[in-house]
Amino acid sequence: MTPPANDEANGVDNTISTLNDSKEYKHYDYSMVDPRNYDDITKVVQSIIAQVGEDKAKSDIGLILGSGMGNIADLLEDKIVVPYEKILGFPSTSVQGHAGNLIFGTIHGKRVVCQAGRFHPYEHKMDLALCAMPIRVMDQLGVRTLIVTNAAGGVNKSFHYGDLMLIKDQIFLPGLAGFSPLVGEHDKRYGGPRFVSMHECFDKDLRVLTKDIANRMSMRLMEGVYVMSGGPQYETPAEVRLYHAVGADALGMSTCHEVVVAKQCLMKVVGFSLITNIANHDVDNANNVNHLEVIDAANKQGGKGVDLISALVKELPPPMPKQETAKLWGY
Ligand SMILES: O=P(O)(O)O[C@H]1O[C@H](CO)[C@@H](O)[C@H]1O
Ligand code: HPA
Repeated sequence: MTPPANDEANGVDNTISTLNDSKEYKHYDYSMVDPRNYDDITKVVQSIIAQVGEDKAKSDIGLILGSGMGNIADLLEDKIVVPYEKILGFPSTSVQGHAGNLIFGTIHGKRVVCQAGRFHPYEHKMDLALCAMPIRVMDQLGVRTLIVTNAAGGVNKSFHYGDLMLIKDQIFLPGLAGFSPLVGEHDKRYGGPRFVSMHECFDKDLRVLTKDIANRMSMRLMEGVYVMSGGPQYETPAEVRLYHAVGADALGMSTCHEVVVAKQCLMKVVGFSLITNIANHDVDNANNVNHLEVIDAANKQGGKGVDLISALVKELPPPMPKQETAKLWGY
């Protein structure tokens, strides 16, 4: 059988999933590291510390980069870059615009670990626990505040190409259908309960602070609800109208599983969606989107996100110890 041609316009290397191809895709091997298991995550953390040293690995802030948003990593000073291949049990990334490195450094003197290369469930057989593993690693490295970013389609009709949206809430469609990163055994050592509350999953105080900073910077900042689909197919116009009807402002294929685990790890989360395209509500309007356009838009429009994230990190309050957050959240 002739393998399908590579679809470069969509950033896809089809040979990875071609049967009988020498690069045949192998599912992640849980015997190496179970991505939910606290003791296994400790081993992953040790493999990182062995390379960068304990002082450098310990971090207060985690940063996850969306498609094409590698330039946010330029904010980090005194960087040490650790490729995923060198981290015990880390899978690889296959989506264009996602580098595949954990980067350790500082922003305004604050210790940051940056996940430059996210794991999307559609890349990893909808293994949500695996895709959220870096959050558990960050937890054990000391991260108390998580900043997540993504490229997203604008559903809200007042959004423009290139707008930045502060995420105020999320609709986790795979989670509603049983694909949650919390499925499986619950380990109390992460801090939060099995039945983790998702109210205020994007921290209210940090949203207020972010909006205040944007105001002072005279920057247009939208605020809204992010919806995650499983992907990797983009949405039909009917699906876009469905998301609009249920209150979504931006849509994508990531982030929500990371936020669920962060919430269970008692992290405070701030999220940004860069509107790289306007989702199509009209079936008679053949307005297609492709991943290269998404990356291109992120490259061209991502600068405002970089400035805002830099200012936000500068003004973030000191990290709150886990026990205090647990008390605050009534656990
Ligand atoms: O959410 P990030 O990682 O920015 O990626 C977005 O870009 C891809 C589609 O172009 C999807 O993976 C979508 O989720
Ligand atoms: O329109 C979109 N749909 C889904 N994911 C996306 N990521 C960027 N744009 C989009």
